[in-house]
Amino acid sequence: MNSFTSRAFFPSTPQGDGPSLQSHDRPEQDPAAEIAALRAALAQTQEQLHEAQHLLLEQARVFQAMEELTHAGYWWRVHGDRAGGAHWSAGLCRLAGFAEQAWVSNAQGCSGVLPEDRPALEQALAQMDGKDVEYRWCRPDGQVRRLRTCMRLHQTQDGATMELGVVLDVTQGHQVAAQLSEQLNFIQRIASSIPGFIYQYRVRPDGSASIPYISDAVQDLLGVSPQVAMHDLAQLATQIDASDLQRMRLLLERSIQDLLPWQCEYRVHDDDGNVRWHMTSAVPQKESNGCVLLHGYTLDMTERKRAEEEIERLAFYDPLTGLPNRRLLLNRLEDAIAMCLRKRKRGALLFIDLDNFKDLNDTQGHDIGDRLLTQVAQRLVAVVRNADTVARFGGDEFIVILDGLSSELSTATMQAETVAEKLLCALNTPYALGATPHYSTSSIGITLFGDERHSVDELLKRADLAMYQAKAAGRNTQRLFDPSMQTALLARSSLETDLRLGLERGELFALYQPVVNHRGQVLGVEALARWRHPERGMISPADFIPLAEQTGLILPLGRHILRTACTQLVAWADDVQTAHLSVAVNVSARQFRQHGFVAEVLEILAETGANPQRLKIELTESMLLSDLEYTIARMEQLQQQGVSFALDDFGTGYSSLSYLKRLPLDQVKIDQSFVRDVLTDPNDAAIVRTILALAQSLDLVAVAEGVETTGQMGFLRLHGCEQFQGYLFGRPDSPQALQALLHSQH
Ligand SMILES: Nc1nc2c(ncn2[C@@H]2O[C@@H]3COP(=O)(O)O[C@H]4[C@@H](O)[C@H](n5cnc6c(=O)[nH]c(N)nc65)O[C@@H]4COP(=O)(O)O[C@H]3[C@H]2O)c(=O)[nH]1
Repeated sequence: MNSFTSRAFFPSTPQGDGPSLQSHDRPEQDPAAEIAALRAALAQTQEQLHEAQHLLLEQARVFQAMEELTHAGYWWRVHGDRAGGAHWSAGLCRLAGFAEQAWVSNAQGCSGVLPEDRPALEQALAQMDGKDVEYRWCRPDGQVRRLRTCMRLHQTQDGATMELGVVLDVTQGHQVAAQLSEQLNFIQRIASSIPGFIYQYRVRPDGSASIPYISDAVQDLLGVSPQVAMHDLAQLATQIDASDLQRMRLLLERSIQDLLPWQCEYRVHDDDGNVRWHMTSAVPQKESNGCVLLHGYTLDMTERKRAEEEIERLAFYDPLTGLPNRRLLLNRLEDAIAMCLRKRKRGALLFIDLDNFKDLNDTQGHDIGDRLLTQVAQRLVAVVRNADTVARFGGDEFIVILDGLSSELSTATMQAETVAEKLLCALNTPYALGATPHYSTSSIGITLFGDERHSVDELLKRADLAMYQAKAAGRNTQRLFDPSMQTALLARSSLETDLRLGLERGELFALYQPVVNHRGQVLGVEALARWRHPERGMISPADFIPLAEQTGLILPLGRHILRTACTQLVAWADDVQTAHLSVAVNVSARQFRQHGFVAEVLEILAETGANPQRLKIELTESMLLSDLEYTIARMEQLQQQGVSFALDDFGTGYSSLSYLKRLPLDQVKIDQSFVRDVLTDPNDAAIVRTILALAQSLDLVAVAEGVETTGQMGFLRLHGCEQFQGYLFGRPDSPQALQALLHSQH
């Protein structure tokens, strides 16, 4: 309080500036003049008083305005005059919620202080030491405000001592602080509930960094307490994968430089050696002092990463073998083609198909089939280099992509063929699928790429084509694509269409070749399929049977020939000269193993009324190998109905005595390849002799096929052969021709 105001509130004897009216100083004057002078002095004094009042009023207004602005007020009283109350400024009255009043009694002045806060205020009043003290004040309208005051003693110029206090309304500050603390609480609550930690990371212009804040969960994620992390931030990096750390730093630098969000995923190796995935994301903010402050969070995303990996595995990998599936293969092939073109290298695509896989699957069930596929996958992976791709293309088809082969065509071809050979070797060693070792072979088609751009589809088509050539060449082999194959493919596909149509149109029929005894008497016939093509004329079964097998057309074809042969048996049954004839029908592996084969044969026999005793089914050796028990069961079912069995092409397969003994066979047919040179090739002669001895010991009738000369017949008879088939006795011919032959013999 300035001296002016203090004087205003502590009026003392007027002195100083104004005119003096003391009489002993006055000279003797004219009374009228004296009165005039007195009046003038009075007027001057009044004017000065008026000015002083005006000034005082102005000063009071300024004070009030300042109080209002600062939400402040003040009070004062004569020191020790507690009983008399105190002078309250207008601002203080406003803070307290009182009407403006100059003097406030002591009781009223304390009326709003909340009881809990009174002791502190009382103490401050007693001490008058100028220290801040806060208390809550309840206004008459019930509103509670937070007030801060400080008070001390003041000496006036007159030597009087007064108590004065300044009061500030700090309610708003408290509200802001409460809000801030609530926000901080909120942030901490969030920080503790998210599966990660939040942080602030400050980078100074000199490159040094600090962590102003990091939440507790850093302990769980990185094994470092927030205090340690803030003190020594290098501790944060100890568990992070070294290569990921380098990448993180690079991205961070870029983020700070461009002030763009920083985001990266990284691996963490925990103390138990487990790898977890984290993701951190932060937004940089430039500070006025040149520092960059990043506000960010880090989450453990291991589960998400695993889910992503699982999704990728399901989308791009074959669940059975774990190999890349068709989709991933197509991507990789695309990349390999581009890479070879860029680097001027060659690559190779190897199309691998397991031979006779369908038979295994059909006869032994899918579990065994799956087991074979899994082992095949493992063998393929073991043979090729890590950089090569092995994929399961579908079913029993696998693809190997070799890249980085020589740019030289001949060398690249050799490299690809060498790998294919290794693969074939690896694939044709026995598999452990069940109690006995399983034998399986594969066919591989190869095509090279890298010299010109071929589409993925085109390459696959070429390799597939080459694979079919390998199959046609006897399986368990490899073939390199060459353009003539394409022409062959076109021919093959048109033949397939024709065969389908041919079957519908009845272009397929049977011819019958006689089987005779040593006297040349016809004992039976073999039904042999023929195709009379409307444009190409007669087509040999050697040309269409393999195609029919590959395409599945063998099933309707086999059914058709079987029905034709049975119908023929019925027709012959009425003629004394033909009634004794038996008919042998070739049945392919696929046909024999198809579901419902036994029922189908019995149905045809029943439908046509043919005598089952006259029907002979010819099976080839190789098809009997894969599942002996299953084969025997089927054969026995038919045998019980009177159907008999012959083993065709005997000697060309892998026959072993042990299983031959168990098969319910009546006949073995010696393959014509041995008969042909039996007189000139000692090997063939030895084989034929052995087969005949074997047949005898097993009590089986031996039938020699392809007998063309009497010399061959003589040799065969000499060594115990009982039945003969071949051009020497008759070519495959129509039933009418056969009948004519039989009539002529009588
Ligand atoms: N060089 C020579 N050949 C002789 C002689 N005698 C007979 N042949 C021929 O030898 C083949 C004997 O039939 P395969 O071994 O069962 O061999 C058959 C058989 O495996 C298959 N095949 C024929 N018809 C059918 C059928 O209906 N179903 C099935 N699954 N395969 C059949 O086609 C093969 C070839 O049949 P084809 O061309 O009719 O050939 C027949 C026959 O014409 C001879 O003295 N010299």
